[in-house]
Amino acid sequence: MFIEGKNLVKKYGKGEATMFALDHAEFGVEKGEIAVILGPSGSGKSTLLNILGGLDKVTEGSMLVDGTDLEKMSAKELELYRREKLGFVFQSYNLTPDLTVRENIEMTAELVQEPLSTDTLIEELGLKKYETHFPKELSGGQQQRVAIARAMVKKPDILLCDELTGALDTKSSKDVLQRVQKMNDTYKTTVVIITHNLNIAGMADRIIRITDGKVVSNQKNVDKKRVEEMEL
Ligand SMILES: Nc1ncnc2c1ncn2[C@@H]1O[C@H](COP(=O)(O)OP(=O)(O)OP(=O)(O)O)[C@@H](O)[C@H]1O
Repeated sequence: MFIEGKNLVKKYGKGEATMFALDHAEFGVEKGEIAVILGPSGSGKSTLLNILGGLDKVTEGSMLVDGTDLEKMSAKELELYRREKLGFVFQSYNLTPDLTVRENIEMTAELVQEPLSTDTLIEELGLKKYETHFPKELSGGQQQRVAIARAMVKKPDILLCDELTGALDTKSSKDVLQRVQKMNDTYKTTVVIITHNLNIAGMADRIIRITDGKVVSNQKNVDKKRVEEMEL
């Protein structure tokens, strides 16, 4: 497995007040897959994402990416991992407000040795018309497309998406998910989408369900659909 969570435990508090945000969770994702991690509010999705994203440490267990245990990395190594291997897309876009669409993407391209072409991504994400616009001049769906371009320009091994359509209407959600699917088709990037929206699981190669900090199932999706065919 390219991504492998082994016996992941994340505890808060002590003694009787101990609560397990992750309770011996196990999961795996193969290279090039679109994995959708599904779970209700409070089930541990963000905790899992933060650990895979190198932003948080587990209490016990190991989080392996391409055979390397993130738990054994120094702060410096984790910073490099985040910069070079990961692209993040959040519900709230998090674009830099005083930079144009093009500048938002180019600024991130400068962080890595061999970025993808900004021009190509602007084209692929349907942003040509808006490249000199500022984030506040764009709709939510357009901003999210910029966020995808900005994450992808680093040519990441993993694209991590946290409720990426949480703030969007159905039409924009579909468009944004189609773009993610296209990135996966074109660049073979492993995609991990965290969501409580059951319908998004349709586009997954693998569906991972999490409840009360436990991974209750991790299965290949035998009924995988193109986003075009999905109801959202
Ligand atoms: N810093 C913290 N201190 C104490 N408890 C925490 C902390 N962070 C998370 N938790 C608890 O861990 C559990 C899992 O939280 P987490 O945010 O990972 O869930 P989630 O599935 O992402 O939820 P949501 O969809 O609402 O964001 C929750 O019960 C939460 O209250």
